[in-house]
Amino acid sequence: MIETLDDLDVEGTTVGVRVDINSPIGDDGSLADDARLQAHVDTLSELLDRGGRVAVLAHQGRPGSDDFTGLETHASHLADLLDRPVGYADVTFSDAACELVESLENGDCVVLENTRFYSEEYMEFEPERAAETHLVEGLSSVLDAYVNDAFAAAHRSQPSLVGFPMVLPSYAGRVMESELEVLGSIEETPEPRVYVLGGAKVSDSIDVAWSVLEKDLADHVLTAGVVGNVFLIADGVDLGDESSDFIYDEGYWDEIDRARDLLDAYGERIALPRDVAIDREGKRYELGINALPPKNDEGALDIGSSTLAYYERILSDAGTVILNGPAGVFEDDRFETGTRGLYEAATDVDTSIVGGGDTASALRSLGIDGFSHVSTGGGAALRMLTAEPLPAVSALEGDERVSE
Ligand SMILES: Nc1ncnc2c1ncn2[C@@H]1O[C@H](COP(=O)(O)OP(=O)(O)O)[C@@H](O)[C@H]1O
Ligand SMILES: O=C(OP(=O)(O)O)[C@H](O)COP(=O)(O)O
Repeated sequence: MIETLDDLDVEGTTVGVRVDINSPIGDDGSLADDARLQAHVDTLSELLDRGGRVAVLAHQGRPGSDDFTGLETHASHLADLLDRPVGYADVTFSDAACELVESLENGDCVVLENTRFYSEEYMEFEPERAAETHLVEGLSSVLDAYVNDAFAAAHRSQPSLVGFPMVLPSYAGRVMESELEVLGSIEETPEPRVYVLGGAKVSDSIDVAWSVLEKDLADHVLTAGVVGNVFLIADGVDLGDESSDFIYDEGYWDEIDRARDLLDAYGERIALPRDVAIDREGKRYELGINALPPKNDEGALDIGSSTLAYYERILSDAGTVILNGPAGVFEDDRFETGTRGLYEAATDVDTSIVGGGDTASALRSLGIDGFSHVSTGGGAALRMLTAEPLPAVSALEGDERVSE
């Protein structure tokens, strides 16, 4: 069983809190979106208000990517959100980092440097081995307890996510707790249940579709975005070179066969786009499936309005809708229509659950709210929807973990 903050005697305890504040970074190095920081405010405030001494652990970006930055900006933004001083250390588990953690007083908070600045943190380990990494060995010597609130990274078996529960009493933070509660009990939500699978994570979405159709969790699966394009090709539609090349270049060509198998097995419950929107001479232009391929091979960048109307009709009878991924290239005003329409229709459904980092950011930029639950996780939420165990969650509940 996973213990929560309710089980932790916080006062005077030095707690390592793993959060996921991995955020889009602007060209000037600023945070382009602070939603993931906001999500952790409850957990951090609660620990600090209850007299905890908090050392925050987090990653930002991946080695080699433009958003692979330090966490100083995150620390100063957290100070604003928490409305209290938040320190920053440019190290994570060195002697200097440990001394700083040891010097914390009740109610103090420090953000340690990006865990992925250390090569071991970008590897996947079994929890017992993760506990022997430099990061976990070094830092656990100055911590009394570990809290994992990083649901969005819980599908990674990296040291700061799975190692600490082997050596410290460990607890789920409030974000982790609520994500597990909602995404772990999908089968109890009202029926009919509709899954909307859009975006660009094609293989993950096909995994989800297989799983929920096989287990009879889904009454309908609506496809959109790149996922919808792959299903159209699997169904024999010629989308033209631009869309086909995109799918090939992204490495999703093999997924077309899997999509075809899925259509053969469960086609009556899978809805495909009836029209798509393309960029013709700088304007949005809609084409019915029968009019494809586009004459200039323009890419299919959104679902069209008759698809939207078709999907809205299905949603109007739904008891639960689970959405992952945008319906089109929402970053471009001309191709946000499908995402906006679909997600607005979803807010009228009794229970509406949204997963996906890009999806959540699309909703904020489009100003759409009113969902029952918006997950902080993309890959982690998808993995939970297939009922696959998340390594960081297993580490929190595993037999090997240390109890108080
Ligand atoms: N038809 C399309 N063609 C190309 N890209 C698309 C299309 N539809 C959606 N996208 C892109 O998919 C990306 C988001 O997908 P994904 O990462 O799967 O979402 P999430 O993080 O919410 O799971 C967006 O950047 C969007 O522009
Ligand atoms: O942003 C994240 O996941 P997501 O892109 O699935 O939402 C998490 O911070 C995990 O990051 P990673 O996919 O680089 O391990």
